Amino acid sequence: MEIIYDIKNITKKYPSRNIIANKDINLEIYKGEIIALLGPNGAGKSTLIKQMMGLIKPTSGNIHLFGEDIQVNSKFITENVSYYAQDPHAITSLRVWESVYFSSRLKGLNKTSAILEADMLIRQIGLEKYKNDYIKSLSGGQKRLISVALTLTGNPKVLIFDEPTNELDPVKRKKVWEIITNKNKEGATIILVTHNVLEAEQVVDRVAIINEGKIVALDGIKQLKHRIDQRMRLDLSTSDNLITNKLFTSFSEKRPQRLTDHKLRLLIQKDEIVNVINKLTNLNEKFDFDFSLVPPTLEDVYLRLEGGVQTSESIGI
Ligand SMILES: Nc1ncnc2c1ncn2[C@@H]1O[C@H](COP(=O)(O)OP(=O)(O)OP(=O)(O)O)[C@@H](O)[C@H]1O
Repeated sequence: MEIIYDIKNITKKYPSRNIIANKDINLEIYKGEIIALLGPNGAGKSTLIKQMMGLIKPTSGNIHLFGEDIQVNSKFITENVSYYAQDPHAITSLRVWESVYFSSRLKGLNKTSAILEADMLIRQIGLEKYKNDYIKSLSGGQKRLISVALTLTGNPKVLIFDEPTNELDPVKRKKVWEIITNKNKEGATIILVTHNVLEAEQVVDRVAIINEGKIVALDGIKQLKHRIDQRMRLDLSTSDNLITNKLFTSFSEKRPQRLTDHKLRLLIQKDEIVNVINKLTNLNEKFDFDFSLVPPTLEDVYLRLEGGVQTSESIGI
């Protein structure tokens, strides 16, 4: 398999706040894959992406793109990689169509190809009827779609999206995922940072879970799910904070996760189900609550990390 990005021993320290945002990260990204970086707020995902884009320098370690050291040859990044930042800023004083057209021209397309590309991308993001409007007059979600279109201009080999579906309504989110998967089918390698685990799960091939600056799990989506599939997800819903507390204590050895004041989640082994159901039935006679038992999703792995578990070993994946 051809390696697109070869990330070796990347450590990034922000001296101003004495924070080590990336700790000895090693990661290979393969041609044609969609890989997602998942992890809680502040885990170090954007820091890693910014180093891959050459926007900030690693404190130590190195990154090769198509075999070239990006610190030596940073032009190589702009020629091959397009980046959708977490706070994308479309040029708001331009009209929709001209912004996409100029972006295509800047990426080296001739006039005719740029016109065709601008028309096609605006159609893809579904903003044809706004194509002559100033970007500043559009909604936040529409501006984000334009940023997606700008990212796609020039048909880059590698696309990096930092939270591409943030602030989008469900219909627009679906559209963005469709655009991303289509680009991948056309051959682009895609790297995504997202909190939208349930949606990402539908499109990604591999997942790197980052927590506290380290990669704590890295695997194919199927393999990762298979490893947690040995457990079931038990959701407990109460109408009362005090009952939630009691249940939390009763199941403390299962390391429950408090989703809200009225909701707890536990992962339990399949062979424990009978015992747990018996315990639940007994407790149910004393306290009023509902429960549901379903197979876990990738989101459970992610939520366990959000709950403060530090390593892949300790979350059993
Ligand atoms: N320019 C900076 N200067 C100092 N500290 C920073 C800087 N950028 C990020 N950090 C810190 O580095 C850590 C990692 O931040 P980063 O933005 O990489 O996380 P993230 O995983 O992308 O988070 P989120 O999901 O919230 O976007 C955080 O503790 C953050 O406060």
